[in-house]
Amino acid sequence: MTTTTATQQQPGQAARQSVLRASGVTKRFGGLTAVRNVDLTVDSGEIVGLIGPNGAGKTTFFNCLTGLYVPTEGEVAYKGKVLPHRSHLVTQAGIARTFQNIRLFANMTVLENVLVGRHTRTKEGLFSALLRGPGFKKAERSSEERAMELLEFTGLAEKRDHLARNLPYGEQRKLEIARALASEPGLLLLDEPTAGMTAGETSATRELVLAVREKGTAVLVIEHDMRFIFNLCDRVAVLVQGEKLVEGSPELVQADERVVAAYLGTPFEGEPGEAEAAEVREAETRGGDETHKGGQA
Ligand SMILES: Nc1ncnc2c1ncn2[C@@H]1O[C@H](COP(=O)(O)OP(=O)(O)OP(=O)(O)O)[C@@H](O)[C@H]1O
Repeated sequence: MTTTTATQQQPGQAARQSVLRASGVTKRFGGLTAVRNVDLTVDSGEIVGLIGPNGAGKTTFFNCLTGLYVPTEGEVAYKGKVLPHRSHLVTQAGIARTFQNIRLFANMTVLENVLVGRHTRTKEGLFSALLRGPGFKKAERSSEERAMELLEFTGLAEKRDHLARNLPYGEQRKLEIARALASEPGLLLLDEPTAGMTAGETSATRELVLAVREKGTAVLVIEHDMRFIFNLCDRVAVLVQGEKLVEGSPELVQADERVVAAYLGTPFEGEPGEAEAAEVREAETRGGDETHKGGQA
């Protein structure tokens, strides 16, 4: 299948194309259904957020999108083509990702990490890249310029020769993004990119993600930091117990009581009864009177 879907066109904007279309994705682990019948789309130029309480199925869903897991049911298409269940083929097709836990090559330099990220766009394979054979060295020369552009883009150019393990945490996260971008993706998936970051680092990550979008890469991001998500995303989907509960603009999602309940838990079994409400009102009146009396004494 090679169709692409054009969606709403804003005046003065290029027509949006469907980048990602996940349809009816279900993933079961034995008796546990971690993701149930989830549909999700991302269009070109969009930043979409995926949120949900711990254990909601967000990472499992990401793993189904990137070929790490084979969905029990459903399919995932990138730019209209159904993706195979092999992560390197998914990367080759145009989807790159970062992980919840940093997965850099700690003893390689910053530049080398980005060059390894380019292996899907060169004839050389990952092992050749890691072993730094002659083929890799040739590909490396032609890739180095692009890798340096990405280091400039992420603000890491001056650290090109530093070992990845010696970078501060926030810069390691940036390097992961630079490495993911090295495969020239049309869609970047970020799994908790601000976990463990300071407020300053989180704000720099927001700027970086907006710049990624400006460069023409759509973004799907999982994050627990609500402020980050609501300030960044065009659209937010909420997963709860493996199912998509709500999807819409940040304003719509924030205002949805079901989302609040999913995060905070429901305070009462059903609505509070009139007896409980009367008790609260009486206690408030009593408290008010006593404060008033106290003030006169
Ligand atoms: N490989 C696996 N085998 C069995 N169960 C799994 C596996 N991976 C995830 N699960 C279960 O699937 C459910 C969803 O987990 P998942 O990690 O996808 O949630 P999450 O929303 O990403 O959570 P968090 O926000 O805590 O990272 C959980 O109940 C988890 O224990």
